[in-house]
Amino acid sequence: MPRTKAFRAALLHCLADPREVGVEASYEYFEDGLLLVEDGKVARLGAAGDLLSSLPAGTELIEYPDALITPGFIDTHIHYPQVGVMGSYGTQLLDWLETYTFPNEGRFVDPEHARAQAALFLEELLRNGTTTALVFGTVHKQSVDAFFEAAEKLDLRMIAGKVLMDRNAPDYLTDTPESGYADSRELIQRWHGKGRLHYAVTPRFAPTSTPEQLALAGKLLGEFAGLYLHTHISENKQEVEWVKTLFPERSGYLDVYDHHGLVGARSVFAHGVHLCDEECQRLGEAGSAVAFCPTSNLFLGSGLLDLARLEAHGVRVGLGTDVGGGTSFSQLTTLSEAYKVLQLQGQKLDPFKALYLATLGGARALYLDQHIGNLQPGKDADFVVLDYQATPLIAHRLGQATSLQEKLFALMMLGDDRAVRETFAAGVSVHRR
Ligand SMILES: Nc1nc2[nH]cnc2c(=O)[nH]1
Ligand SMILES: [Zn+2]
Repeated sequence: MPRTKAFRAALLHCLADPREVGVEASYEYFEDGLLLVEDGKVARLGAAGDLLSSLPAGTELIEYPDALITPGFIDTHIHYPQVGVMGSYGTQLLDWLETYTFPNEGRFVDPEHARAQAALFLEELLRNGTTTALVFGTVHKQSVDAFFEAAEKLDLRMIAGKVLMDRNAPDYLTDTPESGYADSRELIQRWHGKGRLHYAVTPRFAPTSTPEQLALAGKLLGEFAGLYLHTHISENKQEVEWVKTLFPERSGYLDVYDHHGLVGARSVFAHGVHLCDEECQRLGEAGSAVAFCPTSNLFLGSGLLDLARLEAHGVRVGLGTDVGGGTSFSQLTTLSEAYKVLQLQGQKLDPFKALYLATLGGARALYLDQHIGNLQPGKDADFVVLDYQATPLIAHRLGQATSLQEKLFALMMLGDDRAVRETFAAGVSVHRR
């Protein structure tokens, strides 16, 4: 007999992109809702008044007064080995990498260090309500083993990969085209498709890979079904100029990747702040995604992402924290910064669209919407309980709100990890405040 659990709270999830169906048709909301979970999956959801009387015998009922259940958040770009460099002063991308990031990533040669950091990182993700992420490791294959081991223990749906980097980086952080290929292959065979884990072929960015390495990355993508390609693109103006000098034979930054077969469905490019129209169009046609990382783009002084332009070209867009260039693990905080980035460009981020970006939009960017992104029956029971009383200020502000839209927006603008009361992965509590 499957054991059923019922969670009672306000329930909100997205059904579609507000851009495609209008805001009102884009979500489903139950003021007094009930979420039924069986064997790690959503069994049913609806109004408590309709479902309570017909609960299977023995169902455990868990009630959350003054709380909102949403799907778990999805972070489409983050680096687990960079927790220790968050909030490092005074640099933009290329200097930041050399000064802070590369030395810190060097420490992951030690599997003990990698294991400790992976545990801390996952704890922090779950504290913030993020249940799925697309994650950079370091160049060391043991960094990725440590990450997947920790994620597997918690039965999380996670995507990660070993960094490929064979030039323009310190010796202690470089591989070769052949060793990067062989190590990635070994990790794919060990982890890709195990439980809820997936592998991403992860060239760091064009400047740190030779054409030979990028070609082998493309070869790997052809050898196993369902792999991701995860990298950075057009984040910083100096970086874009550098790519032009390193690859003069290519027509632009995206073309470097495209030439080696790295632009397709399941390709996720972080940032894309300085892409041109033709590149946006190509990403849209290819079914690739851009990870929008506003806290990082502001912190590193990289620029403002033009979300409307990407969407006009049909590009899938997810939200990324980009820890440790980013300054928060919280998708709520990240949405608050996204709102401000778009304000500066005359674009409005509707609160339901914001929720879409952090949940179903992220799932679509990762081609995982058959499993996660909303709470439709059959999907993984990955969800968050958000606390309307998280802090005195939040309680006060939400107490003034007269609509769901107002409440949701204020919660996003003011909320962070303190607003996450509990996080569930595959129906199991994995964080409680
Ligand atoms: N934000 C960010 N951009 C990058 N581009 C290449 N590597 C990195 C990185 O680690 N962080
Ligand atoms: Zn990044």
